[in-house]
Order: sequence, then C-alpha cells, then structure tokens
Amino acid sequence: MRQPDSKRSRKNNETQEETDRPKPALFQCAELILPWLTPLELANVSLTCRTLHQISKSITLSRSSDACRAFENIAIPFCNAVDSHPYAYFIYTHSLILPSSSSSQFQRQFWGSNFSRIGVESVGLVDELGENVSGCDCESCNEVGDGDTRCPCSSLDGLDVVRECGSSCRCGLECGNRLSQKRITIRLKVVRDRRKGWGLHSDQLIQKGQFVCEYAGELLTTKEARRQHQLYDELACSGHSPSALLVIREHLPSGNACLRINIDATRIGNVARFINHSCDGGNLSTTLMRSSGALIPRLCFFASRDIKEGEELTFSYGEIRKKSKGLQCFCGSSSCFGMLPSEDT
Ligand SMILES: C[S@@+](CC[C@H](N)C(=O)[O-])C[C@H]1O[C@@H](n2cnc3c(N)ncnc32)[C@H](O)[C@@H]1O
Repeated sequence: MRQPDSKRSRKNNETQEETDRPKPALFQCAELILPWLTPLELANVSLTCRTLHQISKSITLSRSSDACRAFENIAIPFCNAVDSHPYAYFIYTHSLILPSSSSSQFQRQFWGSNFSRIGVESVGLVDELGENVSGCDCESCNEVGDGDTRCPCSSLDGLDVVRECGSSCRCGLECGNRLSQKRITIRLKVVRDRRKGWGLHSDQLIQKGQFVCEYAGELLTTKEARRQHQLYDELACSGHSPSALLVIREHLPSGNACLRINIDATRIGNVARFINHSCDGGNLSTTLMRSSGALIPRLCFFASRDIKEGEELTFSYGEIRKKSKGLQCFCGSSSCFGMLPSEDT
C-alpha cells in the first residue's frame, strides 16, 4: 500500500535526521579501536553491551569479506558452509619480511571496519611530461618500450631461479619483467573444508602459466625454523590451528651447495598460506623469482594448467618419505599417499 506523501516525507526526514545526528562517543571510539582487536578480544568486548555487540558483529562481517585487509588490489573473501568459523586471523603482508621488523611493527593490524579500505596502490607510472611510461628500461636492458619479458634480467639464474627486474633496475612496476611483483590480480576465495580447514580456491578461470601469488611471510633462520617447527608440531597435537612454515632449497650455480629459505606465514603472511597440499602435484607450479638487486629469492605460484572457476588451488608440499607419525592427507587424488609431507620425514 502506498503511504500518503506527507507521511512518507516525515519518515524520510526522520531517517535523514538519524544519519545526521552525531554518533555517541562510545560508538565513535569503538569503531576506531575494535578493528585492532584479535578475535578473542573482540568476542570479550562484544559481551559487554548491545552497542559493542553490534559493532563487533559488523567488524566480523567486514573481516570475512576480505582476508587481505584491503592490502591487495581485490578483496578475497572467506566462504564457510561447513562450520561456524567466519574467518582466519593472521597479520597480512604482501611480501617477505624479516622477523626483526615484524616483532615491533606487526603486533597488531587494523582489520574490519566500513572505512578500512585503504587506497589501492597505482602501478602506472608517468614521466615528467605526465605521459605514461611503460616497458622495461632497466640498466642491463637495451630494449626499451615493448614491455615484454625479453629483458636479460629474465634469464635463468643457476638452476631453478628466474630473474626479474628489481630495485637495481631503472624501470618501475609497469615493466613487463616484474610479473610477480604486481600483487594479486586474479579473483580468489578462501573456502572452508571440514577436514583440511581453509583452502584457497579460484573464483575465475585461470590460464596455464598465469601468475597467481607469492608465498609471503616471515623469513626465519634455519635455527628459528627448526624451533618453530617443533612448536607447531606440539600445538598441532593439541588441536591448534594449522601452521604455514615452508622450507625451500635453492640449488646454487656451483652445484655443491644450496641456500635454505624458511618462510613462516603462520602469524604473518598472505593468502598463499591457505594453499593446501595435493599428492598429485596439484594445479600450481612453484618458481623461485629473484628480483635484480635482491639477495633472497621469492617463492611464486603459477597455474600449471588451465584452472576452472571454483577449483581448489593446490601444490605438492614436498617428497613423502616413510614416517610413523604425521598429519593425515585428505587431498583426494588417486595418488594420495595418505599422509602429509613434513620437513622431518
Ligand atoms: C599451509 S596450511 C594450509 C591452510 C590450512 N588448511 C588452514 O586452514 O589454514 C597447511 C596445513 O593445512 C592442512 N592441510 C593442507 N593440505 C592438506 C591435505 N591435503 N589434507 C589434510 N590437511 C591438509 C594441514 O593441517 C597443514 O598443516
């Protein structure tokens, strides 16, 4: 039934007044402070009164809508149809970080509010005349302008490391040889599975060879990694959240030595920390990329075949050798070994 005009305009005025009315101080403070809280702190605060309960609810909703805390170009939502976990809590970084910087800088991170969407960084560069500059013009490169990947920086370094332009090149992020530095551009989602926990899924068709994401997290020394590994094993036995400590070995060109890289994304990482293992090698290939001027290579994921929208993204965590105790594997592939690979195997 249509409302009489006078009644409708009174209602509109009331709604407008409600929007214009200054929010109570408690409300304003809560909107600023609550997004900094951990899930447990948020749950405790939400029990104290109805207003804080409402704000906590909207923060939880906002957190579950973007696992990346607005640090990536696109939002990557959590989807859970199997239990009551709305999201997984971790501190977001889109690149590798040293533990020394993480300890002081990343104790807390703002996450979950209507105004938490920060400006997306532009990757386009302009020259002094305001023209768009594109293509590779790094110092070691004679070809300027076409932006393809023929720059000498892209030649293979040693055995398995691919080189990209980096801080020692004059080019910017628009360079065609910085494919893996442009952050995530593919639509993804983090989906809950009853047995494997969270997993990363594609939310669009991904073509074979496309860059998906890098494995970001804290770089640990081997001694620290061994200590953390032991701790995570103990925590896993008592039912704690899964860990995301990855060990990679780069074979050095001499062939006599290898560089061990330990990336721990358990506390601080990006969405790659949700990629589960598959015994058949999965649909992602891993490549070590070294940016020109950087000492440590980055571990990057590429589609090893065309991946359909909705498919889970997986890769092999490593070789499986016999071990009496370990986590059960639920990859579901016909070649499933029954157990997850582990550093100690
Ligand atoms: C890097 S995390 C992957 C994300 C994790 N599923 C989560 O919920 O955060 C690695 C952990 O995921 C679980 N996982 C990964 N692949 C699995 C598989 N094929 N079967 C069972 N659990 C798996 C294990 O608990 C493992 O320690």
